[in-house]
Amino acid sequence: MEVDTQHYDDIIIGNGKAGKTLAPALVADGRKTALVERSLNMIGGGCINIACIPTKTMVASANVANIVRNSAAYGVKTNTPTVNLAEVIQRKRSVVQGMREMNLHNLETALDNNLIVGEARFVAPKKIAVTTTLGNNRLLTAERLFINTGTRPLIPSIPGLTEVEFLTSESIMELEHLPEHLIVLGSGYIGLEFAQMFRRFGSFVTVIGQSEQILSQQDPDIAIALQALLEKDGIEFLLKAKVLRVDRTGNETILQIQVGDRSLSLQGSHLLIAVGRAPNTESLNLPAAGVATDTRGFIQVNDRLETNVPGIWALGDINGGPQYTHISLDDYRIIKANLIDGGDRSTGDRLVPSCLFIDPELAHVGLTETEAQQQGYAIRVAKVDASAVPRARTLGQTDGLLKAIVDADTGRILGCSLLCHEAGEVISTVQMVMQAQMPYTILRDGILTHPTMTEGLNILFSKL
Ligand SMILES: Cc1cc2nc3c(=O)[nH]c(=O)nc-3n(C[C@H](O)[C@H](O)[C@H](O)COP(=O)(O)OP(=O)(O)OC[C@H]3O[C@@H](n4cnc5c(N)ncnc54)[C@H](O)[C@@H]3O)c2cc1C
Ligand SMILES: NC(=O)c1ccc[n+]([C@@H]2O[C@H](COP(=O)([O-])OP(=O)(O)OC[C@H]3O[C@@H](n4cnc5c(N)ncnc54)[C@H](O)[C@@H]3O)[C@@H](O)[C@H]2O)c1
Repeated sequence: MEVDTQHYDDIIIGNGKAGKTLAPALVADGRKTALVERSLNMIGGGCINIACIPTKTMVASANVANIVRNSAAYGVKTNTPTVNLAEVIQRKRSVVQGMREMNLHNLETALDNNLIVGEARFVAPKKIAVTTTLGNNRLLTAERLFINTGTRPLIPSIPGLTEVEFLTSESIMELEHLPEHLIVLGSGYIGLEFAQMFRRFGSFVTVIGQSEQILSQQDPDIAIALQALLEKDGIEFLLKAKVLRVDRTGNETILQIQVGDRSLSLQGSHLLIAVGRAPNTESLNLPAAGVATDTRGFIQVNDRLETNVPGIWALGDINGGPQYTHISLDDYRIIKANLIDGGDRSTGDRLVPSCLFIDPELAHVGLTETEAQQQGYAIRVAKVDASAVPRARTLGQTDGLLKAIVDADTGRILGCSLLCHEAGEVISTVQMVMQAQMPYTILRDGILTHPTMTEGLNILFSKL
């Protein structure tokens, strides 16, 4: 059957943070814009539906369980907490649903019936076919296209894995019964957040990592401090480990593992796979558009987020950059600056902050000590235990380490890692000083409220 082709000025594929923010901005700029999102359950994108927001909602429940469990240390007597995972999941669903409805309202208001729910695939460089969730086939063309299709869990090829049931970051947030023993494959962001969350819910947890240390991009001293506090929570680690085979017998998943020259077998009730993300490019049929990808399948872009095809941009995780919602948002800002505001922005001037939402948090901005050395800087390093911060003592949150790397020649801060209570908030203060290109002495000598965690920056920078 002949399908009519509709023409737009701009089409956005995928409503990640970048896409859903860009759509109203393009409309406001007078462009006839369509946004194509493949699932009604993903309105608002991965962050609010299956990633940041649901995980942090569940982390909040886990931390409540932990506070109640340890309340006696604060002079408050309670009974041992009972975690009802079904109710934790229900709370998460309700937070997600509220945010999804708000996003749907915002997009429908901005786009009217040009919010199209269906999977998009290229049929030519500036032409896409969409099979809508209502079963209609549509052909759309546009002068400019913006790809913001995100990622999905990467499933490693381990013998036996596809024959057993395993969990991903998505399915683990739908469990209604607590795993007795959760095995987590992967000691990065996703693995560690779920490991501590489920340990605090009451599961026995083992984390398997292939590298020598957890969070391989961090300095070893930070990774060691982080591992020590997670071990204090009762989490077990197997590092430098290679999973050779996975089997399922009865209610147990059995992993054959090589650790150094030792072979061992590990049994658990559930297995979570958290070894990175794969790009959502296959369904897009990129060869029809001639858009180039790298060896991992991520779309190649220059520092202005332009693909090799003029008039096609890639934003968010799909372009192979740092995988954070705030980076996807900044990708939107770059497009807005360059295409709407007549500016000239690139990814070159970025400082990338991040926060691992375990308790206490691990926040980072700029270079690690290892990276600063590799880049040839003459550096000075400040370090202090979290217990040196008065606020940490009042809260009974004394585990952790604060570390800063400063350029010895200019006094500018090159990077900072904070493993302490509220680190995700405190790091923004460091980031602002870095962005303003001020010397570290601003944080050493500035008057900061006592007793706050931010005051810890006075203490940290006075170590230099
Ligand atoms: C468990 C987890 C926790 C995380 N926690 C954090 C955190 O705390 N902080 C943080 O900053 N980052 C976090 N991240 C990373 C963060 O979620 C991503 O970096 C962020 O969502 C960026 O998404 P995006 O803009 O690339 O697109 P996404 O949000 O992934 O959206 C892509 C959209 O495209 C749609 N789509 C895909 N293919 C097609 C197609 N062919 N046609 C139409 N639509 C399509 C998808 O359905 C989806 O809605 C977390 C990630 C995970 C997995
Ligand atoms: N708080 C946050 O901001 C947050 C939270 C979750 C996810 N994220 C984002 O999502 C991304 C993906 O998270 P992730 O944890 O899946 O990836 P990751 O890259 O953070 O960690 C994956 C880990 O798995 C290990 N690994 C890979 N293959 C393995 C194997 N076969 N066996 C054992 N270990 C293996 C890697 O060495 C690595 O340490 C993160 O990099 C981050 O950008 C952010």
